[in-house]
Amino acid sequence: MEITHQNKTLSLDSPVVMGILNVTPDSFSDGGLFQQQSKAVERARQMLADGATIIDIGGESTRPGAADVAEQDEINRVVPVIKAIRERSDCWISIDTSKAAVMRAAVEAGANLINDVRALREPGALTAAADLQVPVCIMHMQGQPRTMQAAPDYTDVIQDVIQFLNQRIDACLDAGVIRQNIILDPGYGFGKTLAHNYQLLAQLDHFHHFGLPILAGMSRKSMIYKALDKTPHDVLGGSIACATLAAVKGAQIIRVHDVKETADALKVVALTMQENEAPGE
Ligand SMILES: Nc1nc2[nH]c(SCC(=O)O)nc2c(=O)[nH]1
Repeated sequence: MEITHQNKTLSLDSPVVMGILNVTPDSFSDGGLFQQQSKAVERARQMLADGATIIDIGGESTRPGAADVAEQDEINRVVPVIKAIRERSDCWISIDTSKAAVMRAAVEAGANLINDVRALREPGALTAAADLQVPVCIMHMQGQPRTMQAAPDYTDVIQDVIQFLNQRIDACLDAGVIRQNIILDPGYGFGKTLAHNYQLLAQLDHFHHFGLPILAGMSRKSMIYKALDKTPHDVLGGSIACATLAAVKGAQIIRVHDVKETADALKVVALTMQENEAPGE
């Protein structure tokens, strides 16, 4: 399995690491916009050195309870960082946004993957993804970040998420997004209880029938720190366990904060999985 953009092709035959690069004001402890941008470029460089294949740049926090960010503010945060990284590396850069204008500005600046936690449901997003012809990750979310954790409720979380992704795939195809550009994501922590999150991890293999790459993002999320009764900054072990489990269950892209440790874990997973007996051997 692979994704392509213009002359770049990324093989997904082994799981790859997507490094998280938040460029929201609360991401870096201090300093003005320029200092934040230079810190962001340095962090991207470090994540690439540590084994990240994709750098996921986000200018809007989508944590539970997060406030909305104005479109131009989001563009002003992410575009300079994308340009600076692109000047230094031909790595894969994804833009973590739901806004069509931010998608367009980011790809124009050098991003080559759209990562949309709202699965292209915002105005103009489907058209933008079709026009830009870049791979796009569509993720399941129940509700909106501000309220999604109030009372998550499903008939059957696995089937409900699968049905949602089916509907969004159809919407993408109808809008002119080509199927081989679609990546799926169950959306851990986005309108799910602890049990829902672990059902989606335990039964992640149910998502392979689409024949599309799966992206999994559990790094430092409440499904880990609440289960372990720790803080988000103290769950490296739990995050590595979730990344490893997702990769063993076939997720091709693992979105994390702790790149070096995850890259090592995924190398071990890849070595193990290549020794799997082919069916019938
Ligand atoms: N595709 C994808 N994009 C994401 N962006 C965030 S932001 C919240 C956080 O990192 O805690 N989570 C995810 C995720 O799970 N999947």
